[in-house]
Amino acid sequence: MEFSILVVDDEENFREGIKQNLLKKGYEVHDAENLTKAREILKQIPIDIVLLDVQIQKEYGPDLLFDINRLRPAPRTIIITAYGEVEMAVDAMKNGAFDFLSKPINFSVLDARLKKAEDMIVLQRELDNLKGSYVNNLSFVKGQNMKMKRIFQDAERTAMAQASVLINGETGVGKDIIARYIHQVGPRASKPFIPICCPAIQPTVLESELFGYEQGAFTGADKKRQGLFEAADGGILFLDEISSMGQDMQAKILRAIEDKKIRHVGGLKEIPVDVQIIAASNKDMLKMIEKGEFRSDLYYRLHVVDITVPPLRERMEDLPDFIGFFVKTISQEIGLNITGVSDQVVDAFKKYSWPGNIRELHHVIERASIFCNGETIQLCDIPSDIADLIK
Ligand SMILES: Nc1ncnc2c1ncn2[C@@H]1O[C@H](COP(=O)(O)OP(=O)(O)OP(=O)(O)O)[C@@H](O)[C@H]1O
Repeated sequence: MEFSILVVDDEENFREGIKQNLLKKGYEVHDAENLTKAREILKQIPIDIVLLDVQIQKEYGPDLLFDINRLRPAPRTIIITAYGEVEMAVDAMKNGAFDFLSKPINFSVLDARLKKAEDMIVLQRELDNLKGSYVNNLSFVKGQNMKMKRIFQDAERTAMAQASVLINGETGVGKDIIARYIHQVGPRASKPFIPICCPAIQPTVLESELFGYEQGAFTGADKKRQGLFEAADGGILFLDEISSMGQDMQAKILRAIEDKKIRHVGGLKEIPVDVQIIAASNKDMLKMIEKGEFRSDLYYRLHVVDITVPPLRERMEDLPDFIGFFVKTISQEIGLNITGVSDQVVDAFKKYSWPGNIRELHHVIERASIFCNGETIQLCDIPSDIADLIK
């Protein structure tokens, strides 16, 4: 399998040196001298691994993690630090970076880090394939929190009614899991569940992705192609981060939902589609409507059922269940023998506010599992700003 790598660094010699080395090893390599160029590349080209310098002239390299982590699948990022920048690398890893590497680059260390990232990517792909083909085996934590119990009940009713749903909540709270749960427990379970991360698709491409196109509809459309509405026929289309969608597209989606028909880009024929829509957003949609950024007619059309998922800090009673779940699944995934976390780690976790919610907890346990020496994750295995909370 060929991997694509994006090297982001302002030093031309450095980029060129790495590029030549990686090209020889059979990688597809792209490079960017600043974050703007890196963002452009990430929008256009599927990248597996990003090698990201911490300091890119006046820019702070890890700021790019925000964009990287919104992509699906998100590339694995290896932070490159100069002497004395290790703190920044640790900070970047808390924000979702996969690993770090110090300058000057030792190519055999780089090879080892790339190999580790590649193994994780392959594993993730296998997992995603499994999830895709056996959605009915979705495994997750329901927890004890009363609000969450109510949410799962609402999700079951929504699934039976096959109604449109809008799921709100901060990033990483589990909106995607709720959407898959609605699919799993309803009459559409044997039909497709198609997730689309709206901001990850270029606005110009989104329309043809969703509605398909006719041959010759635009430059490059050399064959007629079905869109995701047709692919999801009988099932569910999950529009993740719908708030990022432009007004034009919002109008087109509204029409498709109301008419239950779509038209290919460049086509005249109306094609009937039977699709349940689940949308998710981590923004305050009512504020967006007030500011004229989101159409109220689409909002109310989606809002037949409204599910608001609480942040992890408001459901701390579920922390032990989540820890147990992640320790077990991660140990199985990467073939480790970790059995739990120490009491001190639980205490530190309880004091932390988890701005990245359950996703952040997952990452912290994943990283800690990789670095852990024994069977129990200890304070020294978790990021110091969390560990320091109990000192
Ligand atoms: N109830 C749960 N049980 C197990 N894992 C969960 C649960 N909720 C969330 N997660 C994990 O947390 C991570 C983030 O979840 P998810 O993608 O569903 O969040 P989200 O709210 O859709 O995030 P975003 O707004 O960034 O798209 C995933 O790794 C997911 O597996």
